Amino acid sequence: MSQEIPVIDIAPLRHGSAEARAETAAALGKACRETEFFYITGHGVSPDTMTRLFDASRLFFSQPPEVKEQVARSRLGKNRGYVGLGVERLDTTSLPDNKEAFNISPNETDGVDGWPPLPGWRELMEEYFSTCLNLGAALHRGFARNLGVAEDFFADKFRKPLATLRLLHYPAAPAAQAGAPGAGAHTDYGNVTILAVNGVSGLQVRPRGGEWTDAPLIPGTFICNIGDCLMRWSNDIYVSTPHRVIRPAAERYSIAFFLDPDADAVVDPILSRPGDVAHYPPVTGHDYLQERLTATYGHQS
Ligand SMILES: O=C(O)CCC(=O)C(=O)O
Ligand SMILES: [Fe+2]
Repeated sequence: MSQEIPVIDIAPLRHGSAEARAETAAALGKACRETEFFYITGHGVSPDTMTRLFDASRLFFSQPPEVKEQVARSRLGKNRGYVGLGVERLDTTSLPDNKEAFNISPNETDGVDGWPPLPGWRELMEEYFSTCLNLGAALHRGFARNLGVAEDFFADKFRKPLATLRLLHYPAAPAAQAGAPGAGAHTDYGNVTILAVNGVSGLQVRPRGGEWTDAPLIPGTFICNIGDCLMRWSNDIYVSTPHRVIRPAAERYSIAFFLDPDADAVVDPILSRPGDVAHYPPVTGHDYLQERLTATYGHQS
């Protein structure tokens, strides 16, 4: 990409003065308009927490198939549960993805218990889910300021958001070997994604009109990107960027948090400049996400 992916300290958006928040919002807005991906520091999540999360993720994926199948997405319904190797195909023009995943969507429970039988596992994931919700809210205060609306514009649209915490496991596969990608090229559906990667790189991003470029790992940061829903909400001022995971030479784990708005929130393009015309009609968070999930899983549901 023509510009390096910036690193932004978001601590001011969590608890800074109005002045510091404005400065951070400007840096964030610049990243959303230009590089489309950014790393965050100042997120307040300790390395120890991340180690515990990745240990828990490894423990889950190392369970026998019958344990994972007990909590399969196809059994639980909605966007929750275990998705096996080769089930998803993020790039419909390519082979299915060489990855397995576990989706946690606490706001879509239906009262059905969809947790693996691992002591303390659920509590750890729920705590991290709530941490990510807070980080997402802080980022949205920055987006709102930068898009010229009140800082709390998004607050009542993210009361019970359709957010998903997703554990991912990519088995090792020699990069030279022809075949399935780790994760095929795609853009994310929601507003923003907060991604943690455990030591093995492989993520590549392609800014519109540019080349595929490695997104290096920077210890202690999360990598964030804008999803299609915020692109739509910002009336294309912010851009969602295609990305993919190449076949990792070593076993790879990542944890992605996808933040979508409330089911009944109305995503109506923000017109921040005089004379702007909406590029999209309003849509509810539910209808929008459903449309995108059907496109990914349509052949199976
Ligand atoms: O595992 C990663 O690094 C990225 C995964 C991803 O882009 C996704 O699941 O949407
Ligand atoms: Fe993605």
